[in-house]
Amino acid sequence: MKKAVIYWSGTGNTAAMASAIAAGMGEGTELYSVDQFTGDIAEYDKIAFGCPAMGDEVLEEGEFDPFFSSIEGKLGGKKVALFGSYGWGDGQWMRDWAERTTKTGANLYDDGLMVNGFPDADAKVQCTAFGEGFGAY
Ligand SMILES: Cc1cc2nc3c(=O)[nH]c(=O)nc-3n(C[C@H](O)[C@H](O)[C@H](O)COP(=O)(O)O)c2cc1C
Repeated sequence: MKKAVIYWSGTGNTAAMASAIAAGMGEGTELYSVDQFTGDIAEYDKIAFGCPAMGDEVLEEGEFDPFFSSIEGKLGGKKVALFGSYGWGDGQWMRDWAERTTKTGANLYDDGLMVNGFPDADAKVQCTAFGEGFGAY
């Protein structure tokens, strides 16, 4: 079973979440920023996707949204988790993303994990626990 964390991060906040989540998911978890990922998503059973709230409560439109659009047709039946950092919003981007992901037929783990700004020590513990839970899902 292949498992990966694939994220986009402009200023490092979602990247810090990604590292903690990958650590929680356990040995063998592959960690990629979206521009580094060249694999075939079909080979993965469990994927955590990370992207902050950008634009006006949307996914980042230059790299991440095109990537997600290109692979969402392959997510049916897979176990998927979503996470990302945000600033001033109320999480609308995450609710929309979760709905979009559920429509692909993926099995969505829990609610998307959101952290305001850079994850502090408590938020990192939360990220690791989220990864552990997803690892066991
Ligand atoms: C261009 C731009 C648009 C943003 N739009 C939103 C938004 O709509 N809602 C929100 O809550 N935060 C928004 N933010 C704040 C980011 O989500 C926040 O700074 C986040 O921590 C960035 O994560 P990163 O370091 O992984 O890039 C925006 C930031 C930028 C630079």
